[in-house]
Amino acid sequence: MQVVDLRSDTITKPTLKMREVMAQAEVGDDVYGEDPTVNRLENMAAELVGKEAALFVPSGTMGNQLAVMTHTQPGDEIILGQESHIFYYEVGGFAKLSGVQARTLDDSIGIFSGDDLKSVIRDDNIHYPKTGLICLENTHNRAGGVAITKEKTDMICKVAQKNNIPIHLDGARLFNAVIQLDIEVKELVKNVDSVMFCLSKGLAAPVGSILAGSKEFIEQARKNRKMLGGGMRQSGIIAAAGLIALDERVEELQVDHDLANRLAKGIKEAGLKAIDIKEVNTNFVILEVDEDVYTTDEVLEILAEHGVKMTYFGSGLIRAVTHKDLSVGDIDYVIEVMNGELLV
Ligand SMILES: Cc1ncc(COP(=O)(O)O)c(CN[C@H](C(=O)O)[C@H](C)O)c1O
Repeated sequence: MQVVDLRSDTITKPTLKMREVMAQAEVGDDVYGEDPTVNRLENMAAELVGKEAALFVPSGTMGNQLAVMTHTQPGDEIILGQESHIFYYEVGGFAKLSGVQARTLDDSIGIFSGDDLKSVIRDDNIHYPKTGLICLENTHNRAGGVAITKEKTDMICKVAQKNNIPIHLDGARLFNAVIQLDIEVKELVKNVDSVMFCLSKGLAAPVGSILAGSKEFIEQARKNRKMLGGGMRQSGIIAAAGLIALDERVEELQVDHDLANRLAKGIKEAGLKAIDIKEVNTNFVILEVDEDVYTTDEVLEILAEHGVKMTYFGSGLIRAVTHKDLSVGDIDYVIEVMNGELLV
């Protein structure tokens, strides 16, 4: 049976070229700062996003958690979206690892408003915790992979800067936003204090993310990474794939977006009574299930019976994510399955 895996772009496998450079990578002990390949990747990444320094980390989650830990003090309050990955999917890490509390705002459209943000920034009052950090996300996962514009980003940064509060951007799919918005990545992240982006999602490296910021911030984040046991040794072997990812995969993300649009168009044209499609922005296709006809789980099961894998995204919602390891034929197969099985 044909298998079409649309659960996430985290499942992408390294390219042949990545495997070749990984095997030949020049390595050293990165804890001593002596892995030449990691150093090249960190320097290239910092330059690319216009920050002073960068740190290679094993996962996007660690990058985000290091940002929280490094920007804040225990007892601080952080402001972030109720649908943000840091709040929704990172196991409460900011509380356990950094001892901070969350103040969430409505980010269902991908970003909260400047007025909402202003209304929750803490004044200097003996009863209040300090607002230690504001977090944004671009593209925004639970808003459907929506790319957040520079204008909206800078509007929040302006409020933060006026209140001397640092901003961290969870840019796990930053380059999907760059392609969708057709903007220089340096411009998009110009006014955030730190930015994390994943090499291991659409960019298809097997492992790893980058955290970038000021030299001082990254020096402290590197120490915090060591404390968490994230000091890797000859990690040039995996960093080598990250160099290829940045060199060769960014422009290719448009193909992923085209596949997402093809899938959405095909499902819409099928005219399925029980399935509607939200507007596609990047490489996410969000299916809205009429639960009077099928439960969300029933739709997932029907698709799985035909080898089609998608992700439960909430009651009546299913997420499909396109990526490098899918073909036009795979997308057309999914449309055919839905046409045949979900016509009710
Ligand atoms: C916005 C954002 N920020 C951070 C992360 C964490 O990256 P990793 O820790 O998986 O490398 C993710 C992963 N997202 C994964 C997915 O979408 O399948 C799951 C939900 O964790 C993310 O979507």
